[in-house]
Amino acid sequence: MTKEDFFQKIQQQLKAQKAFVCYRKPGQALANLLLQQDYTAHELTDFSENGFVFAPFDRNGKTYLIPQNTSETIQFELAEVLITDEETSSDYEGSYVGAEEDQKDHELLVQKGIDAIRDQRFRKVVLSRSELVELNDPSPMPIFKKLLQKYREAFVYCWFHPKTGLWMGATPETLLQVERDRFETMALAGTQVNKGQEQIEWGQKELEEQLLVTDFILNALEGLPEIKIGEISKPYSAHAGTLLHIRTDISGKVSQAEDQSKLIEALHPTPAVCGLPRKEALEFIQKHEHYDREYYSGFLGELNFKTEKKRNGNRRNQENQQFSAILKQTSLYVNLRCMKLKDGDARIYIGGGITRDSDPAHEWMETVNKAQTMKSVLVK
Ligand SMILES: C=C(O[C@H]1C=CC=C(C(=O)O)[C@@H]1O)C(=O)O
Repeated sequence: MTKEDFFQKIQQQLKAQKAFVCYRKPGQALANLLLQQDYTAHELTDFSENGFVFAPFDRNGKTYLIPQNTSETIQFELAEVLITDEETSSDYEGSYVGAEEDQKDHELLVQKGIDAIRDQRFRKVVLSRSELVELNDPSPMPIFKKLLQKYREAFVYCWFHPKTGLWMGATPETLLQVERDRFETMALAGTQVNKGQEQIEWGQKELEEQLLVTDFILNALEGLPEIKIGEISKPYSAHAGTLLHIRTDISGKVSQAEDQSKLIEALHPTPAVCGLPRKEALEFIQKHEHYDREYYSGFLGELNFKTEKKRNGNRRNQENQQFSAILKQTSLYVNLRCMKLKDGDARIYIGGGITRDSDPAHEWMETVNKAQTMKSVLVK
């Protein structure tokens, strides 16, 4: 199969309006394609299913699944340059028609959030907005190729389902990884533009904002008898395209693979996308954001995915002795730095964590910078 054949497969599936997902995990060369063979809409019921899931921000919303067993699966090496010269340039920038109005609205929303925090209604809330970009060339494949090309360290995906529409993204945030009895998650928050500086300094606001996420995750996990927390890394600076975030890695043991549903429920939505305490922050978001986040800040990825793992035998003098085992693994990511493509437009979703020390103008700029992750791959 050639690269062209691979993308042709996706095009055909899209033309037939059948569900599919194409994705590449952070730092990997292999792209995975899952093509559903019929038009059944599979809704997730209890996390025991296996396949690729796409879950909304709202826990009461519908999560869709592309089953692994009955779908065509293709793996393809996609590390080399994918895009042609004319696809590389982009002139989308922070300013756009309607930006002033959007800025006013967003700053007002952020100020309301700060006021509510100062009134002690909650400690943190993540407030977001969406931005509509009109595309002169609405064909999704050049956009997806550019995402793959540009963001090697992110989880890059293109998802289509008749019930959700076409979504793409390049997210830096893992929600949960489970393999055998080991789990991994992360607390990711705090943002600054990566200027290539050697010494990265973080302000008090960002440090506190991220610490709230770490504390929430640790508390949530400590409340689960099935979980044993193992390692907790020190917070460190993590690259996400042209941005930097603060990240803490958390790992441990889960007593049974079935218990991962409790883990997912405990984690989603984390204060990196919702707030703290969760209930109060969520109520504030629902009351004041005035738009539907849909699948932005939800999660997506492989659930109970069966993968073949080849391992070298360790008996002496038997070179290349290999055996393979079928493993079940879960790899879920938070749906950030994403967009929905519809009717020739791209709707980009962006947000940021608000604490008592937030500044509305600064928060607006943060969403402008985050939007650039997607805008820089749009072909005008
Ligand atoms: C909510 C978003 O990012 C989250 C993840 C990392 C840093 C964040 C921040 O600095 O506010 C957010 O919590 C988004 O990109 O829309």
